[in-house]
Amino acid sequence: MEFSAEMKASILVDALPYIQNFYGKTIVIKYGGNAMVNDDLKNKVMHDIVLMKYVGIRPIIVHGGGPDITGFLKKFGKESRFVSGLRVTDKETVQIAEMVLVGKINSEIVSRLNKLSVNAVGLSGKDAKLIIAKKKMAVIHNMDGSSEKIDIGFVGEVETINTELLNDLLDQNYVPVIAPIGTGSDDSSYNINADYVAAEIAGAMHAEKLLLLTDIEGIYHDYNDKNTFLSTLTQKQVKDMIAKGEISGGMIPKVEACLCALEKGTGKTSIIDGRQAHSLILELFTSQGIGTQVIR
Ligand SMILES: Nc1ncnc2c1ncn2[C@@H]1O[C@H](COP(=O)(O)OP(=O)(O)O)[C@@H](O)[C@H]1O
Ligand SMILES: CC(=O)N[C@@H](CCC(=O)OP(=O)(O)O)C(=O)O
Repeated sequence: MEFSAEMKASILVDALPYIQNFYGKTIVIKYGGNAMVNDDLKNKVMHDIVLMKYVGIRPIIVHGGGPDITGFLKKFGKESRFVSGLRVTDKETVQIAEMVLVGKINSEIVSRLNKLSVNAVGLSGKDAKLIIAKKKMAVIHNMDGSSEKIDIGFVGEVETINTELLNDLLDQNYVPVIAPIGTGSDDSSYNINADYVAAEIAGAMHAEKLLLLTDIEGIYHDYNDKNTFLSTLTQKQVKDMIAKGEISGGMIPKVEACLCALEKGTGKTSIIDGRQAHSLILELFTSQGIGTQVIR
């Protein structure tokens, strides 16, 4: 589809109120492994981030890489097991996860952004103690309303975020790209679900928005029935859906991330389809608004 010059100009002018609204604001983007589908789509996500940066937004990228970790574990003869969306992580698994997240995925995203003339800086939670973590237990919600805690190894939860480091980088025009590996008080590495890291960072930085890019349009009341799409959910509705088992697997950390970010001071949270080309631009700069927003 070819647009006339006038149409292109009017598209830009239509985006002006959104650009004004977000100018100088911090937006945290969680880039999930399942949304890193192919080279073309990866580049489109990178272009969206570059555009955000050049219209004056302060983007922070937190990436996942679950499918890649699973693939590498397989090469080492290890099967992956998840409890409530969290990977059961023994000593060897945390080493492989760190290798894949920091050594492979983080450096790839940084290179792609740098190639597009954005100064991206790759970080893991270990850099300047960006993410101090402690052990996290998985919680299973039973149908009778009860819940139980399960030990899943070197899986962490965020204790503190070094916001000074992030603010310094943003002030100097860098785009921080963060791998979800935390450091414990005893220097051990913790594997943290990237959704939680993004939420804690969005909360600690009082971000305007937390955007979680994933591999589905958003949240469904029944995710096997495409007619039950939900464009807005309140915190209470999300909690009810988790308790009833209507939200499961990898969607649990995502909605919990939204709840956590909202409680800690993030303005808005949305779960959007990272497989859709330019989903970030659609969400931020058009009235269309895609995905499911979780609000107070
Ligand atoms: N109610 C629901 N609505 C939408 N997706 C759901 C729901 N409950 C569970 N899911 C699952 O959650 C998945 C998203 O999590 P996941 O694949 O782990 O994402 P990512 O890798 O982006 O973190 C969806 O593909 C879907 O299978
Ligand atoms: C504890 C835990 O589950 N950690 C995740 C970290 C990566 C991640 O979150 O990747 P996605 O966003 O692509 O799912 C894992 O090992 O898969």
